[in-house]
Amino acid sequence: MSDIPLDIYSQPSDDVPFNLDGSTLAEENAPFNSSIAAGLAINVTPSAEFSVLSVDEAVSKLKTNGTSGISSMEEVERRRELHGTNEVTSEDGEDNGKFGLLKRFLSGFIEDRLILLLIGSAVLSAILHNVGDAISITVAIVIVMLVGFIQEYKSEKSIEALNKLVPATCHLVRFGRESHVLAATLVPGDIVAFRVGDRIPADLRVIESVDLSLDESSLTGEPDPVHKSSDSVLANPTGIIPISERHCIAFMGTLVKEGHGRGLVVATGKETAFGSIFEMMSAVDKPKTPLQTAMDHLGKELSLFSFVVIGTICLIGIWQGRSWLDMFQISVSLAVAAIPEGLPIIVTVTLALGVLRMAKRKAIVRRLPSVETLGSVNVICTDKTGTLTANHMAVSKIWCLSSMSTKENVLNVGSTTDLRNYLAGDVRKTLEIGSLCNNATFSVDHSKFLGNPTDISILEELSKFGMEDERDKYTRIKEIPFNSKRKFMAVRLKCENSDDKESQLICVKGAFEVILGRSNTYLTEDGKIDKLTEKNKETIIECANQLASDGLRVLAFASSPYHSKTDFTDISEDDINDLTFSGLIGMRDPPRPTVKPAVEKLLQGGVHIIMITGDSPNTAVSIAKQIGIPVINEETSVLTGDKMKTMTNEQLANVISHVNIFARATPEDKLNIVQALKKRGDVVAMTGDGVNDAPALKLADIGISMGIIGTDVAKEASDMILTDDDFSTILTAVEEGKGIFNNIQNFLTFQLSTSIAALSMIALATALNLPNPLNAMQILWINILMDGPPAQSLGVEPVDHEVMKKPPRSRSERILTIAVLGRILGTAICIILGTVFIYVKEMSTDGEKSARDTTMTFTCFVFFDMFNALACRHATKSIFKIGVFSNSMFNLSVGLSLIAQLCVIYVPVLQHVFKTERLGAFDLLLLFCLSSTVFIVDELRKFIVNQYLTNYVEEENRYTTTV
Ligand SMILES: Nc1ncnc2c1ncn2[C@@H]1O[C@H](COP(=O)(O)OP(=O)(O)OP(=O)(O)O)[C@@H](O)[C@H]1O
Ligand SMILES: [Ca+2]
Repeated sequence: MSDIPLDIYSQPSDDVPFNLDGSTLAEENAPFNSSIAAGLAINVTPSAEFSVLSVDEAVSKLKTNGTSGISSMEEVERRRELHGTNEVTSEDGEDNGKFGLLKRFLSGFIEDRLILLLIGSAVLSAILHNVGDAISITVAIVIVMLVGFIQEYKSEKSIEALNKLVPATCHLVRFGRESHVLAATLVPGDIVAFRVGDRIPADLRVIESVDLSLDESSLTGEPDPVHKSSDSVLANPTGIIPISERHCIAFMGTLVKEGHGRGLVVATGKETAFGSIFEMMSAVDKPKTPLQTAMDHLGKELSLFSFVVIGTICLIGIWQGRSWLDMFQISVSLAVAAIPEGLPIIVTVTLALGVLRMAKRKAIVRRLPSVETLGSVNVICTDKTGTLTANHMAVSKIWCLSSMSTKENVLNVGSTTDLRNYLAGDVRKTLEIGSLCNNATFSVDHSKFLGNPTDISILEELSKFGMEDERDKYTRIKEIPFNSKRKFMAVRLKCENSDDKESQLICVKGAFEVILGRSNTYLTEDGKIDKLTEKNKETIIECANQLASDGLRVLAFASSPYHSKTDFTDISEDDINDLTFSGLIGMRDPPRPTVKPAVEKLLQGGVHIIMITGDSPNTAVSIAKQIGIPVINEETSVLTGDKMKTMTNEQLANVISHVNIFARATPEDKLNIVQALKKRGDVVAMTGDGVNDAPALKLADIGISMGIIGTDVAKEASDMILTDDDFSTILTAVEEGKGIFNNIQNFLTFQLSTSIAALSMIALATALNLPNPLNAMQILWINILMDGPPAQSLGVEPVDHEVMKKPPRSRSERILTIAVLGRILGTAICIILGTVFIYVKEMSTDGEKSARDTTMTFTCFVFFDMFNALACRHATKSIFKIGVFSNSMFNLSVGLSLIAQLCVIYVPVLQHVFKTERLGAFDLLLLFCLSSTVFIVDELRKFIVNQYLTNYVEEENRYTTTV
């Protein structure tokens, strides 16, 4: 399986094996026997086969209905039986069956050279009639292998679980009804509707299309969007139409870049073009995360180092005339122990478990490496609406030029329920335009309005004025939809009971600057039209700004009769001119309650927060103040989209460090912002939801998309998805990212200190010509503790929320910092001193190495190690502060390890295997007290570091606030 979850779509194209003609190699082997291909004696995929059929032929071939879809559930079930569910799973997934397990277990034996050496030493022992040793070593091998295997298995399972975090969905038409379902439920013959931003859920024969173009780069590597239509492709004499020429097929996994349409499902799951490539791709090794690579690297370095040391020990031992079999066994076990072969696996498991934990906290990380990057993020660029705010709009104020005339005279609607008395002519018209230029609908099923919150809030207001939805009285001829670049929405309407073209009407609503720019008259209180003077405009802008400063989103409303005589069905942006302004509406969208504390914590952790919004500067500043984003100077902290366009990238990079708000910005501006920030060397997280946000999301170090309002295109381009769209979830993710990194450092400290202690002890004993303090079995046992459960449980240490008090980690910072190395060495020295002390003390009683001596030494080392693990739970905080019982997996695994150690000392069979002897209660007490020193010394170190650190953090804060 892959190291990187959910990254199947962003595979670099050179991983995909293609023929030169653009059809895939895999495709010709795909398991689909078509009737056309039967004559040609080769297999053709459904997408190739259906591309040459007309829509009607395709529909009838699949025995379905082009408008209402499949008609019965039995038929759906039958097709699912036949074609399977619409999922592409890798071969590996099935490999995890009974045989896969066994196969992997056995192949582990063969691949691991150290294990082979161990087996060799067991065989040698047997030949030399040392049966006891041979059995012991064999048992040890099995245990070592089992622990390794279980860990690896767990790591794969958790990565598999990651892959299932974001199930694909689609709009299905079946039994004549439209519904939103999981893409996995599709069967051939289903009808699917799709629009801009969607991902195609299966191979579809396009049956309807409006300006449709798809991004097929995930499939073909071709970066430019491809135009698609419902026209069939001309059959070609060779029988196979290359993928790039199937213009009426929408392939699974490709993205809708423009337009919308409907398609007929012709292939699902493995039968799709993507499915057949995926099977091949999953065989290719996925690139590792930087941390994993670093771990592999570290592992290799350590192996080399320990080989040299072990080789030296072995040579000296033999030179001293020790039994060469003994030396061989000790060396091999030492090698097994000293080499942290579990390291990369524990890193992977820790990352994967961390990602699963984040998913529970509403942040889905799509690529493992992002977890590491999260801890270094020092700038977060965020949308306002829906992310910082709740996206629950409610009309708060209405203002019209004629009936209210000055900005002091605003109609406050939020508090009142009956406003019929306030319905002056211009107020009525404003609301009327609001209801006509509106796309929200009332759902009887849900008994509420569905659609854009801005639109909904206007409809919700009508009843207070005793008005009704005006849309029934008109036919909508054409719409210019709202988008963040255009910043207005317009509709062209025809009155129901009139054929007269003259009675056509254009209604517009949008950002007040834009609407005013296109207006030249205004509507008076009594319904007349008057010229809009410069003075009038000033008054309107003044009032709009006042509403905005109150944190309201301000929309202006205007209309005009339709003039163009030439075209009866169309309107373009150029027709939206000479409008009659009727009024302003201010809507309140309260900040999410969780945002303010999150902003505070992020600022404390040295993260710069930038709000990017399409709203006006005044609205943005007001919201920023409400949630605690610092706006020190409104001149320099706020930059509008217009101003930004006049700046060069250099200039932008220079000023961006004090900008906290980008207002009236378009999605395209986001790309320049990320570029400018990255130029400064910042590690940038950027949020986005629309199709246009995709480039910025890709470029950002962490692209964050919205789970609820986000499009598939944005999700695909992002590294992380917020399932609740909530800004504070970003804090959670950054916290987890930092926490995971700390955990990795902690178990590394534990593993390396143990490993160094064991190596040095044996080296020391050999150099001093003393008998070996630990035998091969004992060393292998220590290896299991060190590479196994206790180490792993350090990786799931709960996140300490105070990580946010520390500044972001620098991108280039090494995992083994000086501080970590210092801890490792200090701990190792402490363990060595203690254990050697016990060993020498026991030996000096008789000068002979007895079972008691090794048992004492061995147990001493294990106790030391358990206390060491306890100390490693946190780098700087006392265990009593983080809570002795706060990591139950840790307590469980250390508890079990200690019980197992007691078994090794007291159970006769194990005594035989490990060459141990029972110890008295006093002995145990002594060892316990002695070994606790490693913990006590570390607690002391933490105490001192904390004293120093508080000063340091204060210094640091002083530094960041003055800069
Ligand atoms: N549905 C709509 N119809 C007409 N005009 C709208 C609509 N929604 C917003 N506007 C106007 O366009 C302006 C910008 O809206 P846009 O959606 O780009 O900003 P935003 O929602 O604040 O963006 P972001 O989510 O990035 O913070 C708003 O201030 C408002 O005046
Ligand atoms: Ca090891």
